[in-house]
Amino acid sequence: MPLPQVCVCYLLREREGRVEVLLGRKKHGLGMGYFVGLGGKLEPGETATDAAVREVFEESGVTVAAGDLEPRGLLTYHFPHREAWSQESSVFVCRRWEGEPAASDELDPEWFDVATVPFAQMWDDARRWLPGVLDGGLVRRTFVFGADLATVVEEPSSVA
Ligand SMILES: CNc1ncnc2c1ncn2[C@@H]1O[C@H](COP(=O)(O)OP(=O)(O)OP(=O)(O)O)[C@@H](O)[C@H]1O
Repeated sequence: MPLPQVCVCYLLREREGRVEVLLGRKKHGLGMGYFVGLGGKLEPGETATDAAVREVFEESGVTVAAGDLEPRGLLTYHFPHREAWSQESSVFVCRRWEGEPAASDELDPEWFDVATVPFAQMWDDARRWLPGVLDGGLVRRTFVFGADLATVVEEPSSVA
């Protein structure tokens, strides 16, 4: 069975020579309370890029062009103790958009200096790969979460 497909997009801007990333504390659903990038599930027939364009707009009111989304890789999340949460996430970064991020039903967007991303308040996997992506890198990693549904207990190296 293929895993459910989701997407995440990190908007990046420059302020006084420093790079900032847009995150927001998720208001409900999977990962409620964590700071996350903009994103969500792919709808039937959508590509990950289509879904990222749509989710960025739905969650922040910002319009991005598909061509301005930089594909940065794929993350696989396994939850052996809650199979319904297992999913695969396409990762994008975007530096150009139209409009100003605004609060939505999903999250209240907030800019963070890339040097002070609030990893302690994010999914446990994020600190392991997000710095590299924010620094311009690509990612292809798999994370297995434990019985607490919050802690990464294993990272199979064969697919890292
Ligand atoms: C387990 N470790 C994780 N680490 C970092 N980010 C994670 C994550 N697990 C899920 N995500 C992100 O969460 C969104 C999907 O969440 P999911 O509940 O499926 O979608 P969301 O509630 O937004 O759905 P809608 O499509 O709006 O209904 C999507 O951006 C995805 O990248």
